[in-house]
Amino acid sequence: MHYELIGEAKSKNLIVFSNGLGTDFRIWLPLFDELGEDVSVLLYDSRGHGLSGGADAAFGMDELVTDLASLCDELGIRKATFCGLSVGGLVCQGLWKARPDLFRKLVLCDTAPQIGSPAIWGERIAGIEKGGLESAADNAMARWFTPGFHEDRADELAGYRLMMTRQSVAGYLSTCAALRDTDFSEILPTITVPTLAIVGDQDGSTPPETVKKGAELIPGARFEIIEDCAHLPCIEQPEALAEMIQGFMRQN
Ligand SMILES: O=C(O)CC1=CCC(=O)O1
Repeated sequence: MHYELIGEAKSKNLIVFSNGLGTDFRIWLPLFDELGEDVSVLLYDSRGHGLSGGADAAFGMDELVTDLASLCDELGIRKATFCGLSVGGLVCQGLWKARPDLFRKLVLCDTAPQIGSPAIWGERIAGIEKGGLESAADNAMARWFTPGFHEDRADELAGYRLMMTRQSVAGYLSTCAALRDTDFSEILPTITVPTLAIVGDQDGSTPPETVKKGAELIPGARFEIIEDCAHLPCIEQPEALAEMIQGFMRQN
């Protein structure tokens, strides 16, 4: 598993970031300049993504959750704030069920207890099996980024499109299958740590009303919308996301 720990595993300000489908841990880098120096960070590439392996055999949500729990144990992390984006948010929800002892707080970013529907994931899997990741990339970019980003930040857009199309096809497809098979609606009401749910106002994958509905299942969870932002606030609006996360970290 490819990871990077910046700071201290035992810091009470440790945030563990979990990436979304078709991305790797570099999506979190724009956020760093905005986070305070007292924050420690663990980044990792989820199975079958980025520089992590593990896609030779098909995998599902159980493996994604176990990977994160094992990484935390390996690094001696006893407690952290977990921040997961999209499928990374599902991994954090699954981790809550498996290992609530690891949680200080939870940030759910552009995610929900169930993302899409089994039929939608079935279609995406069939399309990519036939046409490869390239065939799905333009639609993904339309969901990931606002029209304004497409217009004003075309070079960055091209880079993130490459990030997606260069992922392992097997890793991407297993992660789609994990999304198809996961509904954590019954887990959310059991969450007892402070939780912040955030979404971009123009998110095309997990729209604001979907994220809000999920947040309403979590006792006491806060729900925030980031303006001029689609599915990846860590790239499109890192200052706004960092401000929300820092404010949340500072609260008792
Ligand atoms: O729709 C997309 O490609 C974005 C997405 C859905 C689940 C996830 O992790 O990313």
